[in-house]
Amino acid sequence: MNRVRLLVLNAALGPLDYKLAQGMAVEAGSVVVAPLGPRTVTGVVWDEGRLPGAEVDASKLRALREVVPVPPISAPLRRLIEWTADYYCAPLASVARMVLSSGGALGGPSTTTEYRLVEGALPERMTPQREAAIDLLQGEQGILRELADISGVSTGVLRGLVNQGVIEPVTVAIDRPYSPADPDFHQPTLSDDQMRVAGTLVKAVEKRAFEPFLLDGVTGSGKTETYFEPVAQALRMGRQVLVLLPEIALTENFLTRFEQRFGAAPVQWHSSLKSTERRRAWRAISEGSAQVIVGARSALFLPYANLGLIVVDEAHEISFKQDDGVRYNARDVSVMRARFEEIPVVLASATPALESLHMANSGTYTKLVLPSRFGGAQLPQIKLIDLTLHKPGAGRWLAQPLVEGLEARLGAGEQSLLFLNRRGYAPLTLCRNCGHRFQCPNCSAWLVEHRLSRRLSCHHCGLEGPVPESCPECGEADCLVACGPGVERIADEVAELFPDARVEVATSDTLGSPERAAQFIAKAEARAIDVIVGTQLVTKGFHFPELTLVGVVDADLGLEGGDLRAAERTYQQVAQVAGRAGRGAKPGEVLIQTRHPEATVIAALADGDRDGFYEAETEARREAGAPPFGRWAAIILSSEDEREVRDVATRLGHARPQLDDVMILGPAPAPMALLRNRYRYRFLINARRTANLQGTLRDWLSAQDFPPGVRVGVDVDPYSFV
Ligand SMILES: Nc1ncnc2c1ncn2[C@@H]1O[C@H](COP(=O)(O)OP(=O)(O)OP(=O)(O)O)[C@@H](O)[C@H]1O
Ligand SMILES: [Zn+2]
Repeated sequence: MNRVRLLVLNAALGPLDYKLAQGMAVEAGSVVVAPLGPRTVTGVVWDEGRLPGAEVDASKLRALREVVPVPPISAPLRRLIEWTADYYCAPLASVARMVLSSGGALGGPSTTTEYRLVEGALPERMTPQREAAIDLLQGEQGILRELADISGVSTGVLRGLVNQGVIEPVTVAIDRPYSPADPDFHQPTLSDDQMRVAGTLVKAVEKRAFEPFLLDGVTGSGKTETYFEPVAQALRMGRQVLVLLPEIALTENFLTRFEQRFGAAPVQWHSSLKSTERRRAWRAISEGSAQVIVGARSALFLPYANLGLIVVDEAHEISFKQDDGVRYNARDVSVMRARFEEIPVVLASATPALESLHMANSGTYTKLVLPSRFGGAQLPQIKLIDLTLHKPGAGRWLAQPLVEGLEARLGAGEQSLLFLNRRGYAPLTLCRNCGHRFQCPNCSAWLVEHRLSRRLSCHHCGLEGPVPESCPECGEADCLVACGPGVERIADEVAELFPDARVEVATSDTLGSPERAAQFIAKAEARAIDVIVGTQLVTKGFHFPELTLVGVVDADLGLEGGDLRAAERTYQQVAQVAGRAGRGAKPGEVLIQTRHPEATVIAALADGDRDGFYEAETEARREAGAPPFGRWAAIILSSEDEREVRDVATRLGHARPQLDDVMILGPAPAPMALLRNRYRYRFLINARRTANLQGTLRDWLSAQDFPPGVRVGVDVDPYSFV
C-alpha cells in the first residue's frame, strides 16, 4: 500500500489522501502525522474503500511526516468510530478525537518535572503567602500550576521558594507501570443468588463472545461484589475490563471496594486527571498493561488493547448521556463496543431504563436478577405524606410526620437523609418592594441564591455575583426575598428545628472533587453527620449502614415541565434515594412528601410496585410511539442573533421532508430559549422504528446552507428537552 486515506482529527476537513514516505510502513489504524499546508495534522490510516471521496492524482500526493509510536487503532474500534458517527450524525473526526483523547500520549517526553516541599526547609524571609504555601503543600507533589491551585498562591511565589531550596524539583517517569490487581486477593463469600449470577457472567467472559446482560438487582443486593467475579475472571485470562460509573463522586466508594477485593487500585479515567496522568493511563490502556479501568463515559472510547468485559454500573443514570460535542449515550455505545469487540457487557441497575428493561424482557439482553438485599437487610418501608393534608408552616418545607421521623432518628443516634433536587438556598430571589426577579442575563433562567458562598449564580452558564444589599431595580435596601427551597434552606430548617443535629449539605457544589467526596463519605461512615441534605448526587451508590430514614422533600418536582421521561426519571430517582435507607442491620423507612399521592408514579413508589409502573409506562410509550417503540431526535439551532436563528429555523422548517414514518414538530423556541448568550430554536422528530431516521436528518440538513453564526446540534435519542 503506497497510497493511504486518512481520517484526520479536524472535523472541518474531509478524508485526506497521502503517500508513504520512503521506508515508512503503516497499516489500517496507524496513527500518523501528515503535512497540511504549512502545518501538520494528526490522523488515522483508514481501511481502504471505507471513507468516501474522490481520488487525488498520485502526482499531487504529499508524503506522511511520521508514524506515531503507539499501537494502531484496532479494527473493532475503527468500526465503533464509524458506527457512532453514523448513528449520532456526528463528524467522524469528532468521534476519533475522543479515541485519541490524550495529546500528550501521542508525543512528547516520557518524564516530567514535578515539585514538592523539602522537609524542614524554610525561606530566609517568611511572608504570609509563603507560610500559606508551606502549610498547604505538605505531602503534595505536582507541577507548579497544580501546586499553585492547591495552595492558592501564584506560581511566582512558588518559584521564589524553589530558588530558595524550600521546594525541590523531582523527575517523574510518566509511564511507570500500575500495580497489578490480584484476582484472588480477597474472595468474598457470595450469597446463593449472587453466586448464580456471578457464575453466568464468569462463563460469558470465558466464552469471549458478545452477550449483553441486564443485571437487575434491588438496591443493596451487592451488584458490585457480584460483577467483581467476572472482572476477576477477565484478569485471570489476561484481559482488560472497563467499568463505567456515572459520577466522580461515586468513584471513591468504588475504589475502596475494588482495592479490598483485588489488592490494588484500578486505573482511573475522568476529566479531572492531570495531563501526565492522562498520558500514563492512555498508553497503559493501549499497550494492555492497564488491567481494570474505571471511568466516566469518555473512557468508553479509549483504545483498549485486549478488552474482555464492559460493566456499566448505575446504567440508568442520565449522566451517561453526553449533551455537547458528540451527543452520545455511553450506555448504548457500550453495547455496540462489546458487539464489535465480541465480549460480554453488563448493564447494572436497581432501576433500569425502560429501554433496557424492554430489551431484557424481549430476550435481546440476558436478564440476571438479584431479588433481595445482601445479608438479610430488608427493603425499606415507604409511606406517603400528603402535603395537602399536612401543610408545613409558612416558610417551612418539612411536614410534621417527617419532622417527627427526624426527631426519632436523632433520638436513636441514627442517620437521616433528606432529598431535594435543587442546589443552593432558593431557586428564585425577588424584590419585595418592586417585584424585580433576578434573572441570568445570558440564559432563560433565574439566578439561584447560594448562602454558603453568599453568591447568586446561574446553573446553566456559571455566571456568579455577590448577593446585592439593595434591589438593582428600585434601589430599596434589604428587600430581597428568597422564594422556594433549595437544599441549603432545608438544611437551615433542620438546624432550626434541631439545633444540636449535625447537618451536612451534599451537592455537586460541596462534593465536586474526588477528595471532597471522599471526605464526605468518611465523615458519614464515622457517623459524624446526623442529617444529610442532598441533591440527586446522593441518590445513588452510597452505602451508609446507619442511615435509616430517607425523606423526599418534594416528589412532584420532577413531574413538572415537559420532559418526556419525567415519570420514569421520578421513579428512578425516588427509588434510588429510598434505596439508601436501612442497608445495615436496622430497618429503613422512607417518607415521601407529595401533593399528588394519586399520580401513577407516586402510587407505584408507595406500593413498591416497580413492575406495575414499568408496565403502565411501557404502554404509554407504545401508544405515543416513544422509545423503545419509536425513536426521537432533536435538532437545536442556536445563534447570538435571535433574528438570524429564527429565520434559519423557519427556512429549515419549510424544507422539511414529508414522510409517513417521520414526524417533525417545530421549529419552536426552546424551553431554554436563551442559553449562554445564544438564542435557541428546536425541532423534535418522532420516527417509527423502521424509518431511516439518520438518513432523513442527514439529507435534510445537508441540503441547507447555514450561516457561520448558527450552530446546528443533532441529538439522536435525546434525554434533555430544554
Ligand atoms: N457477598 C458479599 N460479601 C460481603 N459483603 C457484601 C457482599 N455482597 C454485598 N456486600 C455488601 O453489601 C452492601 C451493598 O452492596 P452494593 O453496594 O454492591 O449494592 P448494590 O446492589 O450496588 O446497591 P445499589 O444499587 O443501591 O448501589 C455493600 O456494603 C457490600 O460491600
Ligand atoms: Zn446563565
